[in-house]
Amino acid sequence: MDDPVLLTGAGGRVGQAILRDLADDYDWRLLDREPLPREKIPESVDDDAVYVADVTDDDAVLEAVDGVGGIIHLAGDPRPEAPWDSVLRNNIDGTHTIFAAAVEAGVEKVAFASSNHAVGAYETDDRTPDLYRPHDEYRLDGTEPPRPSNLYGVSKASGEILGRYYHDNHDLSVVCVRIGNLTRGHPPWNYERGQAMWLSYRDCAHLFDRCLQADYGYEVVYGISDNERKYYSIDRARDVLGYDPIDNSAEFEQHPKNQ
Ligand SMILES: NC(=O)C1=CN([C@@H]2O[C@H](COP(=O)(O)OP(=O)(O)OC[C@H]3O[C@@H](n4cnc5c(N)ncnc54)[C@H](O)[C@@H]3O)[C@@H](O)[C@H]2O)C=CC1
Ligand SMILES: O=C1O[C@H](COP(=O)(O)O)[C@@H](O)[C@H](O)[C@H]1O
Repeated sequence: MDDPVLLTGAGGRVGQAILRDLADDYDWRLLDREPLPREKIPESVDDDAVYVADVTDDDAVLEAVDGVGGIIHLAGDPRPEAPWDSVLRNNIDGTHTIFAAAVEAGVEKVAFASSNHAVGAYETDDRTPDLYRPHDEYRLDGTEPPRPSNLYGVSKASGEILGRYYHDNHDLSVVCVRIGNLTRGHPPWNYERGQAMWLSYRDCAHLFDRCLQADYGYEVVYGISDNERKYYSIDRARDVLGYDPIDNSAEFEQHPKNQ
């Protein structure tokens, strides 16, 4: 994509994973409500491309999206235990502001950071813990309806539905990435669920790169590495986006201290 790309929530974990590998690949605009320390801003990004703004601020968001071709929308409250007033404002209202501004500014595509918690209630007592183990063949593939495990998950499901609306009614290309568990360097230790939905930093950057490069209408995909343990299919991300992950949590199964 030759046009600038807006990255919201740029100072957070997912934003930094993306910038670590793709800093020089796009003409980035970075938005975060917290001022970004110098070390979080790639050298290639000028000061006037960094926006300290809240995603619920219509005017600030319109200014940031003016002239951009794509948006990666990450900003929001990421806590599974976040209270309703926070997810209502930061996640639902903020995501609405982004989609509405994208349409007004003529942006081509938006990649929205959804979450495993939008579908967390599929992990029923009778399915777990087998679900998290390599022999289990149960898969969610993105065609199933949301089944949130908490109010944070409700807010992510709401973002997906907002994306559906803006695609169907305004022809915006939208991909919702149900991100698993992003951790740096290795999967979470002693946490089978986290290992089944691990997303490595480099696979994360590659996946969002594909979200900017590929052609699609409206998609819901899972954002995990190519883990041996998995209950999310990554077939749709492979087929539609050309996602080709490198990592697999099985290669890190044991904490060195337990070996
Ligand atoms: N880290 C993970 O494993 C997963 C993350 N996600 C989603 O990915 C997105 C990013 O998550 P992380 O990077 O882990 O979170 P984070 O908390 O590290 O980063 C979020 C960033 O967004 C900014 N932000 C929050 N509310 C804002 C607002 N109203 N306006 C402007 N900026 C705001 C924060 O200042 C922060 O820099 C979130 O939407 C989260 O729900 C989804 C699934 C898993
Ligand atoms: O959506 C998110 O999911 C990950 C993984 O969930 P967890 O319940 O296994 O921790 C979480 O770490 C992250 O903060 C959240 O935004």
